[in-house]
Amino acid sequence: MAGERTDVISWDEFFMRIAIAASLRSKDPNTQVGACIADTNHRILSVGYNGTPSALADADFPWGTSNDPLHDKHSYVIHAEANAILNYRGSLKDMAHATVYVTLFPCHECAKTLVQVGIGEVVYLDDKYEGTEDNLISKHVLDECGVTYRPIGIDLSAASRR
Ligand SMILES: O=c1[nH]c(=O)n([C@H]2C[C@H](O)[C@@H](COP(=O)(O)O)O2)cc1CO
Ligand SMILES: [Zn+2]
Repeated sequence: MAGERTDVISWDEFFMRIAIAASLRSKDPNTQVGACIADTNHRILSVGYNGTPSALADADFPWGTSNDPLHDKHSYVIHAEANAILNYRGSLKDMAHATVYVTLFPCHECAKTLVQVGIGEVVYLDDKYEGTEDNLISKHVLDECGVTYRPIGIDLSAASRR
């Protein structure tokens, strides 16, 4: 009689893979970000990726950057973490002590929002803006507010196991 499979992926890997899948929906040509929020019972609460406000026509959106904020994507895009929170249809009380899995370390605006909604932990894949002013502020906010954060690595080649 066959025993149960033991080489299953961990919860961390499962939720991060969901975040990675969400990032694949992003139309940002430079940085695609995905976020997956899981509660303390390992239930997925919500998922999001960086994208345009839904009423803006994708085709008219300035996906480039510019010295003129009017023509810079950063002025308009909704971040993955914010979209994950905004996409949730339940009570925000459910987010208390939840973990957010993000493919990129949250910016300081997202860090504040995650704190305010009660997120307890940030798990991230990449921290490509490490050391920038925004990144340092973000970590300061998380540190001061008692939100822990840790990186994880994912062996994406494991996807070819089946
Ligand atoms: O926390 C974040 N969440 C998030 O969704 N983003 C998005 C906003 C932009 O669409 C993109 C960053 O673009 P860029 O790397 O070209 O500056 O990533 C960026 C951050 C942090 O930098
Ligand atoms: Zn952000």
